Amino acid sequence: MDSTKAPLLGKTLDELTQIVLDLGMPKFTAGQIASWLYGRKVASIDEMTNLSVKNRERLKECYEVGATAPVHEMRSVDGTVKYLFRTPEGDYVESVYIPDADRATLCVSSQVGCKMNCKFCMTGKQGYTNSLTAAQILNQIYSIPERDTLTNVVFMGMGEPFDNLDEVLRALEILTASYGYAWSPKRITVSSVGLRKGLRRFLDESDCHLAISLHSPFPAQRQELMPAEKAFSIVEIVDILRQYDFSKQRRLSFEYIVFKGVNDSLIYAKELVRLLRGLDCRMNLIRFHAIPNVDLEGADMETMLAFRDYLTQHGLFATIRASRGEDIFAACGMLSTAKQQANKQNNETV
Ligand SMILES: C[S@@+](CC[C@H](N)C(=O)[O-])C[C@H]1O[C@@H](n2cnc3c(N)ncnc32)[C@H](O)[C@@H]1O
Ligand code: SF4
Repeated sequence: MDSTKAPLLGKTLDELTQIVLDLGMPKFTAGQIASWLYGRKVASIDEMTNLSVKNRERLKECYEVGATAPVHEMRSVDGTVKYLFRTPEGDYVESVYIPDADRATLCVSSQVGCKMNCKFCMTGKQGYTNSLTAAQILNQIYSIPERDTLTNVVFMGMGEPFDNLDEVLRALEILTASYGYAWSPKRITVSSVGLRKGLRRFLDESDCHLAISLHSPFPAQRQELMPAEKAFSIVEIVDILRQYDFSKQRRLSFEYIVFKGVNDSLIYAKELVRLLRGLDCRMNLIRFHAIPNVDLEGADMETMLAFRDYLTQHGLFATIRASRGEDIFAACGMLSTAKQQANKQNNETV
């Protein structure tokens, strides 16, 4: 990538239109560029062969496609692949490709690190470094070999999407617009702890599925696990969610890591049923990926099954999410943290 040139990747049709008009090109060229970028997924402006040579040269003076290949990959025995991307600032972000029987999901990052500091999360431990641009978010999809087999994208990698909502919404527009990837919004899920400023805006401006990280139905305990609870409580989040319709295309789910002896007993299951009563939603129970220096453990499978059955029997449909890529540390933030630490050590020894 040439740091003096701006990426075309990540530009909406309106933005491409402004670019071509500024360069003195006909307006329809914007649609042609979008089609090369998002339909044909070209690697260079030279490949945009229905643009005149003169216009391609003009475009190349200030712009490039802006796609960058991952710098590292780790393959799990179960087919999961973790990719590591390097940003122009020298930061690292992760994406995880998860093939399944009839689906192939890519889990993308929205930030380098995260400000939310959840107790159980490796990305949270990293602290916040940067927010990704729409180009850097889309590049995670654009630049992997499996890109044409993807059926779903989930924003469950590094970072809090609602803390970078302008860029996330721009990426979602491009993924779902007819000039872009033309995906159904049903193929995309955005996961969030729930931030006051972002929640309504996301619900109003996007049709993509929403997953809220819940982890405890009790605000005091949720705050211990997730400091974001203090600014915007799960009770308020649920109140807002009740104002939207999740009975049709758009799906609402909650993520719940089942921690041994912390949130895995019947009291919690009962309170979850009470908190979410009447809301059209489902519960994903997640196995905890242990991280260093944190005194939390995952519940055993027997406890998780009993928890799931209680919820489902009491009207809250629950599933246990299969844990994938355990052998390659699929818990997000592990690989990028290791890479960042290795680079730091190298710099210190030079
Ligand atoms: C990494 S977050 C990114 C999206 C957003 N920031 C959020 O918290 O929903 C995606 C999901 O991974 C979960 N998660 C984080 N650390 C985990 C761990 N060590 N084991 C299992 N799940 C984890 C989060 O709770 C969240 O539901
Ligand atoms: S779980 Fe999500 S919000 Fe919490 S620290 Fe990790 S990435 Fe950030």
